[in-house]
Amino acid sequence: MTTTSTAAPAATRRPGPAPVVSFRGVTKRYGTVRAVDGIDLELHPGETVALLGPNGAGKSSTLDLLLGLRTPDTGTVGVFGTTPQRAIAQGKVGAMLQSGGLMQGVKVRELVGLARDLHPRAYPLDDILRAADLTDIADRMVDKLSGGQEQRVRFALATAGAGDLIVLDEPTTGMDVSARQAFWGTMRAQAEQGRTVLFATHYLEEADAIADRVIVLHRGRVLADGTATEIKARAGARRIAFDLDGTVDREALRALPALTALEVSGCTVRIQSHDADATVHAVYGLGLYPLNLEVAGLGLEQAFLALTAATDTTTAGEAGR
Ligand SMILES: Nc1ncnc2c1ncn2[C@@H]1O[C@H](COP(=O)(O)OP(=O)(O)OP(=O)(O)O)[C@@H](O)[C@H]1O
Repeated sequence: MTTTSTAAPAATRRPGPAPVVSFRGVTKRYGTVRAVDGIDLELHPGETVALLGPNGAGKSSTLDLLLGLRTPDTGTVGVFGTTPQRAIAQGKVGAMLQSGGLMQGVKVRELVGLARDLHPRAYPLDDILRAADLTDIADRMVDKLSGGQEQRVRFALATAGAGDLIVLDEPTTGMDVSARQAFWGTMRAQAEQGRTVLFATHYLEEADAIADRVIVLHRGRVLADGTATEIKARAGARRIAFDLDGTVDREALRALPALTALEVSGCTVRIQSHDADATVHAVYGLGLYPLNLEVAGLGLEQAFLALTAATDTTTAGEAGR
């Protein structure tokens, strides 16, 4: 049963191999806060899935439930057909969480070696260090690392053994652009080996570029679930941009049909519309001759903002009834 009325159900009903992760009617409250509010979802082998959502959407709570760090109030969480705790004990899950300091007073090689010793299906140490791009700093003390280097160590700890699911909570926070690119290169290699990768991120461009599936969380619910392209299409709106030769009549433009946003800068007009054909037709109807006309879909960031804003409006409307 799906309790998230706004969620696209297609991705959760797909036939195929047994799910890597399954959430069934999962809720988690903290006092009066519904951090996770009736989530149903499945992850499948080999998927790279981004968990997107504004601050407080419930991303970390969802990952905590998935890793068995918290217990749901209602519903069930399954990982490889068993409980999260059992799947983790079997070495099937590697996790890189936001919180938690790294052990100090040891070298990078020693710390990764420790994680390796604890893993039931560990990889050779040099391979782990190489995959996390730590070979050159393997003999450096953990206390002396930069934020980005620390993140790479966390990644090495998460991938020290042959886990089939990798869970990453905002893994590239603190990394510069090149470190981020290298990190995602490594992650892609992991996914190509058939591992399922689930990551929470604030970087929408990362979700767009890396994930083959994006789950948008908002107020503890699944607001959208699909490819980045599907989510952009679902937000509906399109961007229209053109230049005008002469004075720009803002009032006339503001009255255009299907318009959801208008921005005028000099002679350049930028519009968001939920029916680009009708809007452009009406521009010509005003006797205007738009130059350099461009019509494009929204970027993932704009689609994300449009989707969450639409839900906030609906929720406020419902609360006012
Ligand atoms: N231990 C807790 N006690 C009380 N409230 C909590 C606790 N953990 C989370 N919350 C609340 O639950 C909601 C969801 O929080 P969560 O950390 O899961 O969101 P998030 O999407 O990961 O946010 P962020 O992007 O800011 O990390 C928030 O309103 C948060 O304040």
